Amino acid sequence: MADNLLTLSGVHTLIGPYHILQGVDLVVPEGGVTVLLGRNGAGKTTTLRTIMGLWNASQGEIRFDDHLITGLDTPDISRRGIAYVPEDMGVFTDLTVAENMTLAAANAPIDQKRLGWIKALFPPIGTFWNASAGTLSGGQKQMLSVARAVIEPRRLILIDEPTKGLAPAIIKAMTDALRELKETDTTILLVEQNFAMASTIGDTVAVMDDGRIIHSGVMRELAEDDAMQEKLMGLSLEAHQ
Ligand SMILES: Nc1ncnc2c1ncn2[C@@H]1O[C@H](COP(=O)(O)OP(=O)(O)OP(=O)(O)O)[C@@H](O)[C@H]1O
Repeated sequence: MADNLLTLSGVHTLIGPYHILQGVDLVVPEGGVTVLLGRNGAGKTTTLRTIMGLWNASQGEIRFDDHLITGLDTPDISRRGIAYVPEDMGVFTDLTVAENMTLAAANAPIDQKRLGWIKALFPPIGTFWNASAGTLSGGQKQMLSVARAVIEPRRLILIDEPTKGLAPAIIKAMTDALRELKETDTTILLVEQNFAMASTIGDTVAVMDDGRIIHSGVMRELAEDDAMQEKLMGLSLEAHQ
């Protein structure tokens, strides 16, 4: 197994009076896909937002590439090579696809070679380049949101439920694109409720419940272990089938 690119140790996050993350221990090995599973409200989104510095950890440590990033602000964390695709996708629906992509790039002009690669990865980006992003379908918006996140090379991309509400054909296209992304040097931490999809793409898996990681290991082992799945399904994955 590769070295860990990201490590959370004993991370606690409070949102107002609510103690949401209660000591999260999570490792994301470099170069693969780690899937974060768990029922609604388990704390998956809060974990991603805490990594990005959108919520501050009140306790614990987050290390990225062996540097402590706990307490850094979000732009600084982003500059270190972490991108975040939130569940609401963060697409500007009043702007064109081209404008959405241009705004996502820290350095102008956009690298044309990389843009060509992105258009091959997500064909609707090229097809609808001059269209308003508001006219895209849900799946196309989701592709745009991931495309924006990788407009420049990233070490790590955090993606919150990219297949939510999408038709099977679009889920397959998204899965294929994420698989290809992984083949470049991008490590992926993926929140996913669709276990069938998650098990085809995940290398490692962590399951959350009540603000803690209750299981972590190799995805293939979980996918092949019906008893373990049943134990965790009952606890945390019941809503994911
Ligand atoms: N801004 C907020 N204010 C108050 N409570 C919040 C806020 N954001 C999240 N929570 C609470 O934190 C808990 C964890 O939410 P979180 O969104 O991290 O869960 P999740 O595992 O991502 O679930 P989902 O799949 O529903 O997105 C939930 O109980 C939620 O109600």
